[in-house]
Amino acid sequence: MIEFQGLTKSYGGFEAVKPLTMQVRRGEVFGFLGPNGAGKTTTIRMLMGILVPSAGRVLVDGLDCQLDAAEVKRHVGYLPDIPTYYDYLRGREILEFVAEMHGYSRSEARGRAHRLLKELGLEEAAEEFAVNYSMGMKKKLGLACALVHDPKVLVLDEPINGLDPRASRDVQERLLAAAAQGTTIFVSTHLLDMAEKLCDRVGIIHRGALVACGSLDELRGAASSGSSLEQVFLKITDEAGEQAQ
Ligand SMILES: Nc1ncnc2c1ncn2[C@@H]1O[C@H](COP(=O)(O)OP(=O)(O)OP(=O)(O)O)[C@@H](O)[C@H]1O
Repeated sequence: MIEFQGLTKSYGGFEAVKPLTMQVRRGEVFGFLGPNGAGKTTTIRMLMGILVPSAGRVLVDGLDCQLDAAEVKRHVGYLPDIPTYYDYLRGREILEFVAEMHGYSRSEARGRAHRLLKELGLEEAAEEFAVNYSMGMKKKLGLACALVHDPKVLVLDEPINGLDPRASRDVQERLLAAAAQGTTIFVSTHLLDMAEKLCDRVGIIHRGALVACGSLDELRGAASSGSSLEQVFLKITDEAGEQAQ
């Protein structure tokens, strides 16, 4: 379970994330939605122990993401918004390296890397240098790195942004497979059709504040809006914008 407890990030007088309190339940796929600049990446970086909160905290299965950052990383797989690699390593080498860092033997790491490269359609690119990968291939390799230690929790920042339809489908299918095995998934996106396809519940963040949280049906009811998540999203973010002015 992921518990946000008044998690806040300020830059000078600007609150990029206003006190955020919510829970992501074990085994659910939770979509963290919001327009550009809403605070999604800032929240995820605090969750991954990369950014220090200005106030509050976030816990993964009771572990504090700042104080127990190393232990949290044992249980969590993370895909950053812009994956970066040692450019002059091959895709396979990067994945094997990450697996070894998680404590697998060289032969286990090789087996895991091989399986994931195949599952994500990167087999043919396995021996290419990551520097030559397209953005979509870098994202898929990043997802493979996030999955390589069979984490209980996946934290994904815009996993299908910039992917072509086939790559996007491959990634979503892999995420559904992880969800079916009971993995908790916290995924940020502004691609609403993906949220509609994958998520059990969503939270909408706008100008740093959580403005809605619930299942898609609950949000549709609360917004007394039409049937698509897009209509709900536009209505809620419009209303929140008007109230803030
Ligand atoms: N280091 C920083 N200093 C000042 N402001 C920052 C800093 N990092 C982020 N911000 C601001 O915080 C806000 C939230 O940014 P964040 O990257 O979390 O948004 P986001 O929801 O992930 O957006 P996008 O969907 O465009 O990636 C933005 O207004 C951004 O300009």
